[in-house]
Amino acid sequence: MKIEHLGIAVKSLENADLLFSKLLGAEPYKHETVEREGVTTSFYKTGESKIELLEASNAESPIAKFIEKRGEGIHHIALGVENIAKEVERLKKEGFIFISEEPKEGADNKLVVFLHPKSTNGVLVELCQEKP
Ligand SMILES: C[C@@H](C(=O)O)C(=O)SCCNC(=O)CCNC(=O)[C@H](O)C(C)(C)COP(=O)(O)OP(=O)(O)OC[C@H]1O[C@@H](n2cnc3c(N)ncnc32)[C@H](O)[C@@H]1OP(=O)(O)O
Ligand SMILES: [Co+2]
Repeated sequence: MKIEHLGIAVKSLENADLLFSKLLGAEPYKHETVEREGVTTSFYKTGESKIELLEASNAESPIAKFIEKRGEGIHHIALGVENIAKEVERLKKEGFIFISEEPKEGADNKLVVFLHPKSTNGVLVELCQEKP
């Protein structure tokens, strides 16, 4: 598995974009809102992986909750997989807890599921697969 992207929770995507563009010396390659997840995102290429900046798009967003509790910072790590359904089955057998087992549409043309941070050493893990 490779690290497909790192998700970073930010208060203002506009401000964070200015900062990360300077930091990485490159502009984001896309902005995308995923209303079902309550996020507006900005994606940067960083070698083989990506950085996904996440701003809350509504008050109930997981990002709004996260920032309120913990402040801005690394929110999740996304692992790229070939067959998400297979990986869900494999990891369930290994005892991992999924927030929801049904892959849903994420950003950047992906199907995604999340493992609960309680079952992964306090780290929110996303599995993602390129949409067929
Ligand atoms: C678009 C897409 C994509 O890439 O394609 C995305 O990434 S969307 C990214 C946004 N979507 C998501 O994050 C969806 C999956 N996330 C969720 O369903 C939720 O945020 C949960 C992770 C289940 C947390 O929700 P819940 O309502 O339980 O919140 P809560 O504040 O009561 O948190 C329960 C416990 O989990 C911890 N907790 C919450 N968020 C966490 C995170 N990101 N990393 C590590 N721990 C986290 C809290 O501190 C708390 O710990 P204590 O009990 O110790 O205080
Ligand atoms: Co993500």
